[in-house]
Amino acid sequence: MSSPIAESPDAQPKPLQEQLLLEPYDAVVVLSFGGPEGPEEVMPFLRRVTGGRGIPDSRLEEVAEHYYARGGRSPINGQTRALQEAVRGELRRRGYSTPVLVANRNSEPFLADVLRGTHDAGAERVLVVTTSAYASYSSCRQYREDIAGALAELADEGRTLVVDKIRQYATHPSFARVNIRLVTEAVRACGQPEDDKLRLVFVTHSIPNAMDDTSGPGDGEGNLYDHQHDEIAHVILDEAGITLDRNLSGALVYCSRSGRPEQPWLEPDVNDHLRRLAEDGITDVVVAPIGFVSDHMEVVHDLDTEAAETAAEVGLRMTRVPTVGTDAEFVMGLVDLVEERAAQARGERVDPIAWPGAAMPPVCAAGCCPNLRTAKPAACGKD
Ligand SMILES: CC1=C(CCC(=O)O)c2cc3nc(cc4[nH]c(cc5[nH]c(cc1n2)c(C)c5CCC(=O)O)c(CCC(=O)O)c4C)C(CCC(=O)O)=C3C
Ligand SMILES: [Fe+2]
Repeated sequence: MSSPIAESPDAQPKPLQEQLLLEPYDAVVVLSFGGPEGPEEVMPFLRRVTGGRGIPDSRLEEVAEHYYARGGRSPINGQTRALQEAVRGELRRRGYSTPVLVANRNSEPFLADVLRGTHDAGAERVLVVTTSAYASYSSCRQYREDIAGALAELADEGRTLVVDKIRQYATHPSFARVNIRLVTEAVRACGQPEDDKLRLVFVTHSIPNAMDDTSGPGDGEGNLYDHQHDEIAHVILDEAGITLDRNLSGALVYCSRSGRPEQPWLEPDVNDHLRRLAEDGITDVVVAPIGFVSDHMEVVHDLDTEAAETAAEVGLRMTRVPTVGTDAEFVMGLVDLVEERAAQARGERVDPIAWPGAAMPPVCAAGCCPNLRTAKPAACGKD
């Protein structure tokens, strides 16, 4: 060895893996809803989703047909893997070599198996990024219950892991900014109808009214699910209007209601809303699925198929806005939140940025977005 640097052990460049840690996390897990990947997986998937929730069989059979019509395969798992790749790519660009894995609530790979695998590889502390942005039992606490359930299963095997999650990101500015850009581009491309002939239609997943009423920290006013969507819809209208120098109007509506007919869910349904707009003389709609992060079954069936049919039937021209998917700015926002959560876990001071609205806490308040049917343990919270 002739280089003096190489002769001093301390001066040896460290292998990449030692240099670039996302302390204290040993792995990042992208946790998604999951979906079937073949016809034989459809019914087991649907039973898992609705287990003990009183969803009528007729509704399950109807939803199964949406999947069978597409070869029994949901696009969601491919989209979750694409997000995994994108998050991994962005972490690598920032110099981290931390592994990025995928797990699902309702289809393989299940979270307990993924955590077992990463624990076998030496991981002790893991950070979860979920594929849902908003407050509510379905979009937040239920994932925290999944984490607690997986940790309990591993504890029975004598394994100890700590799992944290990033804060819900509906109020992280990157999420609103990307949606503003996508809607602005869609309005620009939709053929320039007069402002009073055009409506923006913001769509999210309906949930039971009782679930919305209790969404958010227990000391808040509830209805945080609806409220966060409403705020995003408003900033999109304002910002797209300013950029395009137009007077845009729109409304927040819902898709994919299920449950018993007598149980109230958030309304209006997107199809009813489109019919009403046509009656009011509207000619063009721009439909923005702001409630979803990728073009999964709810989007390709409930919007691109059903709502598109309704629009055609009543003579509305419909443009569907893409979901955030793996948009680079969205992914950078997620990785900003990964770095933010790691800094918090290290005890560093951080000022969480938020727009529109307030930052969601990385550790949920006790009783936040409660499970209204059964009390179940939930991780990443104060209860
Ligand atoms: C708030 C919310 C999100 C957004 C947040 C998040 O993304 O997590 C979401 C996402 C999704 N929902 C999905 C699918 C389904 N949701 C169902 C049923 C339900 N969803 C609910 C709420 C939500 N759901 C609720 C309150 C129910 C009633 C039963 C229950 O209380 O659990 C059912 C049962 C059949 C039916 O009745 O429709 C299915 C098949 C898929 C996968 C799509 C694919 O395969 O590509 C995704 C991403
Ligand atoms: Fe759902």
